[in-house]
Amino acid sequence: MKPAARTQAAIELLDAIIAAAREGGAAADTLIARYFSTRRYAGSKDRRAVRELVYAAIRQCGEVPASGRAAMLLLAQDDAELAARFDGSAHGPAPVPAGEEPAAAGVVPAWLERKLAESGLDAATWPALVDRAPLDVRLRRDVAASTLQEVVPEAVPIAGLVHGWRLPAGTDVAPLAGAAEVQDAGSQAVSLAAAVRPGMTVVDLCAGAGGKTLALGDAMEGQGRIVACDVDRARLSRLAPRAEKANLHIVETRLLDPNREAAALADLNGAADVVFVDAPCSGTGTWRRNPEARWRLTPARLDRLVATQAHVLGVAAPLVRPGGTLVYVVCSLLDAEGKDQVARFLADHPGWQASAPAMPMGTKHGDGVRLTPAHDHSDGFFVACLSAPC
Ligand SMILES: C[S@@+](CC[C@H](N)C(=O)[O-])C[C@H]1O[C@@H](n2cnc3c(N)ncnc32)[C@H](O)[C@@H]1O
Repeated sequence: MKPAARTQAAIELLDAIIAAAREGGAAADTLIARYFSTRRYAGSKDRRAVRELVYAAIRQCGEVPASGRAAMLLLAQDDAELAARFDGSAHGPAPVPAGEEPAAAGVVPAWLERKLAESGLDAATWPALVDRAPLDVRLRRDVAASTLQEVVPEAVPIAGLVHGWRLPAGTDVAPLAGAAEVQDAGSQAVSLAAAVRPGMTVVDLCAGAGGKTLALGDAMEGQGRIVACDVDRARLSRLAPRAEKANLHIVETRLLDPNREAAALADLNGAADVVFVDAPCSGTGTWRRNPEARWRLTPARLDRLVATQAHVLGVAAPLVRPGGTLVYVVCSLLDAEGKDQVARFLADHPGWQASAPAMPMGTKHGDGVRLTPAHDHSDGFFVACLSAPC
């Protein structure tokens, strides 16, 4: 593909991503994969170049742009070579008529700017929210660092994380299958918050495909019991094969029926040393990976997420044994989902107390700890450890 054709492909993809953001359709990564599955003429260099253009354009637009072309014109404002591709050549974008406006530059949608500021995040830190994320892996505890270093000599240890390594962007991680899991430093850190130990009974209530379940199991040295639950069958079904590959044999999965979770978990009432709640959230801390997610969030969706978080906390609390710990995690930086959610839980649950999470990074925030891309060079998280009364 010629550079102009790559640019037009990126514009078409951006149009699809904008429409999906407005209508609740598929994520950008999925749309990009679908687009190229029907365009076999595009080689790997074309795909990479188009993908980079798409994400660079998304990162520049805080608000949903009017069109893919407007977003690309914004990117072209500071890139003469890109601007020259709007030349009307075959398969390329049409020339720019006088008066055609690019999209407005920005980092965060206006309504979220206010929410971030109210959550104590300085505007100077917002650009880091949509920076490119580094490639982090968690090395299995029984795998020697030298095994990783032989495959990726440039791997650098992540401060505070004994098993965390940062790899150069674009590293092929396939040769590390089974020995290491791709996992952001923040995700690794929050998995350590409860200081789980071998032999414990742990409920991972919102386990999804098990990214943090595997980290918990590794920290438990493969001894004890983890009951990994979720309401999403497709996500949960990916967990068992991953556990198998990681040689982790203490995980059982349990598919929950939304709003009927308590009955399905009755056998675990008061039995868990740790209940880990990685609650569904706005994902404002993971915009580095899904920058178009900031176009999808609406005040109504945020309200629904806050209600779901309160619901899962209510499901989790009875499962914790007296003196046990409920770990509450969100990959969000909004206080409504983090600090305030926990304050409400504590107000509604007499006898429960916040304790300090065993975190190797982050900053104290309310009754928990917050990680931010600007401060911790990880995805953004809020985590709190809540101790049940004895
Ligand atoms: C942030 S994701 C979990 C990510 C996962 N822990 C990981 O590390 O990959 C939140 C999960 O909560 C699940 N969820 C939503 N409502 C739930 C409920 N009522 N009970 C249990 N899980 C729920 C979602 O399906 C989603 O997989």
